[in-house]
Amino acid sequence: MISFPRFPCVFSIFSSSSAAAANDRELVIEWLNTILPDLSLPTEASDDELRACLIDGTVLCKILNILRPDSLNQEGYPENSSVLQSGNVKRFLAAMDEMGIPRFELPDLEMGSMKTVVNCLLALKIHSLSSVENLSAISSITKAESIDGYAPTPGSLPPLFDEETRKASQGLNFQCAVHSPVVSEPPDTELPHVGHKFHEAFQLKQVCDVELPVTKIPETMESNNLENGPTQSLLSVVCGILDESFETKNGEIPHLPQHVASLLSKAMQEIGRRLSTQADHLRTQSNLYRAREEKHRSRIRELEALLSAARKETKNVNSKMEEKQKVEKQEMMKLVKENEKYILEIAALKEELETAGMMHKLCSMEMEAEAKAAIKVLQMRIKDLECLFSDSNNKVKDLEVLLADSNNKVKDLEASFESERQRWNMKEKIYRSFIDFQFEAMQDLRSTSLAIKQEILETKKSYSYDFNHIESKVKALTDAAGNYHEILAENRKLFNELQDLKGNIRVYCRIRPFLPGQTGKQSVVENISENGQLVIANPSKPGKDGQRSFKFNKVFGPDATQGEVFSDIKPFVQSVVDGYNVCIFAYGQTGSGKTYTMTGPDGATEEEWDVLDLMDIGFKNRAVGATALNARSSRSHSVVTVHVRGKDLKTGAVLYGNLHLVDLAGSERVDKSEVTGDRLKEAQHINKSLSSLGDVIFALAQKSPHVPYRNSKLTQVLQSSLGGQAKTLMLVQLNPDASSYSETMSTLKFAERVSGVELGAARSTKEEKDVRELMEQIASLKETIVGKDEEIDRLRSLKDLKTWMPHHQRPLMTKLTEISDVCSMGTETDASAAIHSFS
Ligand SMILES: Nc1ncnc2c1ncn2[C@@H]1O[C@H](COP(=O)(O)OP(=O)(O)OP(=O)(O)O)[C@@H](O)[C@H]1O
Repeated sequence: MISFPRFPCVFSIFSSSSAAAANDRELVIEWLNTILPDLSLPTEASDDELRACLIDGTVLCKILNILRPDSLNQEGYPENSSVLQSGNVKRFLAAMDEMGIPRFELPDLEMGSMKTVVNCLLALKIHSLSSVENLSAISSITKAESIDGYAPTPGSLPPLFDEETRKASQGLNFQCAVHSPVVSEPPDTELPHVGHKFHEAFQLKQVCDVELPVTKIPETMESNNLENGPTQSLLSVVCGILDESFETKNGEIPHLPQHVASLLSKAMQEIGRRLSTQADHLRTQSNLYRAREEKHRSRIRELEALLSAARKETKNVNSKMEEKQKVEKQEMMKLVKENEKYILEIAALKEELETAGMMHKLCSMEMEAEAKAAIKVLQMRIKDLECLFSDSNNKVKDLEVLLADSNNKVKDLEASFESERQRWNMKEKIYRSFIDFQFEAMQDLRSTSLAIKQEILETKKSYSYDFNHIESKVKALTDAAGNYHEILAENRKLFNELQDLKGNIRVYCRIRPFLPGQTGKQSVVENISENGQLVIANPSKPGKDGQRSFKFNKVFGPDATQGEVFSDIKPFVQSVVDGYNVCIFAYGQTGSGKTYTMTGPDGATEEEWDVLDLMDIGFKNRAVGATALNARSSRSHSVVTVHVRGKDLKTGAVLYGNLHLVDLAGSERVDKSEVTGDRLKEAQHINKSLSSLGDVIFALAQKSPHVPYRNSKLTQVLQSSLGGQAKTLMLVQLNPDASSYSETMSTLKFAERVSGVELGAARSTKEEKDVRELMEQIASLKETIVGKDEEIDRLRSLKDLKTWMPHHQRPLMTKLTEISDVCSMGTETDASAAIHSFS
């Protein structure tokens, strides 16, 4: 019984890699093809192809039968029954177990890993080699196999050295030599040793078997089949027989017995046959060597071709790399140039931006100055038109906001440009430091530059848009100012038309507030309506019966300010510029606020004094005295006359206008004013002239053909304003105190009558030149008539004088009279102010 060592390390190496597995498989296939030449399994066959070849167990049984004919029973290895096929495999596996060869399992062959199968067959191959050769051969094979990792250690060699085993081994060896044309094809690493194996085997076996006694040779020959004996034994037998025969016959050729000769003949035939087999085997080996050599040479040629191709490829790659480096170098140079170009462009852009910024600043300053000037002009105008142009201020504010926005935008742009510039500098540094990223950085710079250009263009656009916007705003304001003039002219026209429609004497009533010391006093004013209605209550007659209603053009309550009063009177003043004669006179009892309304409060500022300085000249001539009713009572009338001469530049028409501001002395009841002496005389004169004014008014109201203007100086002065072509406004002043009820009522009744006076439509000097001339002629004629009246009076007195004058002096008198006529026809000067103070 031969036990075979197991080589775990070998099998672990077998499974170390798929390449090793393929190599093992190839070795096994070559070995199988050597043993079974009819098999013709391709060396490169896969695991599955090998599996298909071995699965029925036939090939395995054939191998085993060749290597070990006695190991299988005589049932053979039928090929058609799967049961029997698996039986074949099982028998093979049983033989492996018996031989101590590592086996595989049946499922491995059917569908599992072929590694175990291949390993088993490799082990069988080694076993067969070790069995065929002698110990030296085994050692040689082991040495050769060790190259592939098959080497069993000396200590693990199979126990072939006991007698029984050795015999069995010899039997097996012989059998192998007989049935196997080629024992095995060792791997390439084994090849150099193969030839020695047989040689060494013969030599070693000779050493082992030469000691067999010749006398025992026939016994041995008889007991063993020749075919089963080792070749060396056969040679020993042959040599022993011949040596013995030669020795007995003293060098003569002996006559051998028939059976010995037959034995010798057989042995020699067997030896010849074995030598022939060995020769075939060597030829086959030689062919295999040549085939392998050719195969290796072809592989070498392929490798050389691959090497040259690789070299060419390397050359190509190198040249391409060089070209690429050149191109990159050129690109780098190009990028550096482009970078320099961009730096120059940035500098130019910066310069351009600075210039644009400067231009913008200049433009902004100019615009600001223009806007400021425009705003100043507009504000002056707007001041005149507080109500109408309150929104103009807002527009100016909008303009200022726009300008501020523009400045902020410029600042923002400058800041953003600064940050952009810094960012570019950073990029430039990064660019120089990291040259490999140059291209990418340049792309960024390009895109950023374009974005900045775009931004600058957009900013320029927005600037021009803003400028246009501001220009349009300024234009709109200019248009609005123009419209304002048109509206103003329209207002004037409408006012004049309204005045014409309503009649010429307008009556405004103003009630002064109680004075600081008059708290708790009862007011006679019951109600004031917006439509000019005023209700006065009789303090001694409470209830509706004691109330009397008056209707005027306008009633100002105690809270009305000077500004409010003026805003309503302003159109009258404006009419003077348009060539009308206007008379505004304040009427009312003493202390009712006439002077206050006409000149303003005592504490007027210096600026308020556009005209008051001139008035002051007159006031110096005006008599003022304290009465029981007014500490600073005006003891004379005050008439401020403004002569206006203007020229319409469009039409060339010359305009003349007069504005009479009349602050009448107060009507008073002397019993109340408690005046005596000169004050009493003043009061009488005042009352007389006021009474004359009343007469004129009544005459006008009744459309009387004769209006007694000449009854007082006051009516004479106001004649032109109380006439048909003037606009007359009477400001009726009231003292709300209940104690002044009767004066208040008489004042209001007088005013009521005045408000009923209808004068002729006022005419402007510019409306019709002929009319104006006629008016002037009429006025002149009137003045002439007045002069003539005076002349008549004078002549009458002269006539009286003539009666006693000598006759020769009468022509002189006539001459003087003519000169006097000429003097009485004197004309007014151009626009001037004159203060007449009289009482
Ligand atoms: N609207 C008013 N608001 C405040 N104080 C007023 C007002 N009107 C008149 N006064 C005050 O009433 C007083 C009398 O006013 P003012 O001298 O103007 O009356 P007058 O009618 O001119 O009197 P006279 O006829 O005696 O000259 C003054 O002290 C004046 O300051």
